[in-house]
Amino acid sequence: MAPTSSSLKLRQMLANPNKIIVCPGVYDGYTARMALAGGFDALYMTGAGTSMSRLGMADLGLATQTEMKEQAEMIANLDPSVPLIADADTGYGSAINVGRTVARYITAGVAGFHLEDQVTNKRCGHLAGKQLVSREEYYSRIRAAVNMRRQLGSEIVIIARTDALQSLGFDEALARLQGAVALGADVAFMEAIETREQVTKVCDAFKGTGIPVMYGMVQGTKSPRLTVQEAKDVGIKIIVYAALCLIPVYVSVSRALKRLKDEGDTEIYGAEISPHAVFDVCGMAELMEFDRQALQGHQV
Ligand SMILES: C[C@](O)(C(=O)O)[C@H](CC(=O)O)C(=O)O
Repeated sequence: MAPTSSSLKLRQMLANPNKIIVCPGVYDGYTARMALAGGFDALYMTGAGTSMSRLGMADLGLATQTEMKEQAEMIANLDPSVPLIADADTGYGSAINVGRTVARYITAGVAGFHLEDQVTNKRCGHLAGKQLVSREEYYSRIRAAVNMRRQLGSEIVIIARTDALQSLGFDEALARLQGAVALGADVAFMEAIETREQVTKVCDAFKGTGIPVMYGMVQGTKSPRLTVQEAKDVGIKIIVYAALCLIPVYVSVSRALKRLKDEGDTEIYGAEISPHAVFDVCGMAELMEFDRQALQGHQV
């Protein structure tokens, strides 16, 4: 029997009324491997993290479609049984570009992605001064995504994201999401929510419609800090902790660098922390076993 595609798996999780899908934000093979080892049943590829890890550049719309797709493909295929939701930003151009982005994400093995209404030269959703495209242009992006999914017979989950809250207010942001789901988007994601009351209002607005709500929790922003249980209680179906790996990497690596610079010495970890341990997280045992079998003439 063919393995269930990751997008179907994500859809099954979405259909489970008792489940909240908890996604740590990962941005490279290393953080993805750590999240997989941690037992998460879905992952999120953060565009901000991808931009910083691949380009060394802040989240200001610099990562290209190809860079994003390549990173998503690598992460999605480390363990294809764990669905990956990947950031698709603005879709990287006009409707035909969005269509191509979706086609490439589908063949990359991405289970779901979000598409937003910022201008192509976008910025992180939690920064001030975001500029938006018109409702109609946003809807053309959503339509392009839905059409390409249909054309390719894919089940990929389309998450409509709006960044309209900051400059156009709650009602316009909600209307944009409602319009996007009417066009065929599967999930509603209001970006950069500022109060718990807004969280409740979005969830209430989609209650009973069959449209799940996604929430983006980024530590250190205005967005209310929700635990998984709090998110579940209010009716959120997918919670993404986009900066979950980014922040601790910054903190601990900076500390180790400072120690070397200031004291000429290294950080001390337990004896069990060695290159061997981190190679293990990255599949060393399976790779060596595969190698051994081939070298010993063992055919599977
Ligand atoms: C969700 C997000 O798009 C991402 O790239 O992870 C970012 C998160 C961040 O900047 O930390 C966002 O725009 O909210």
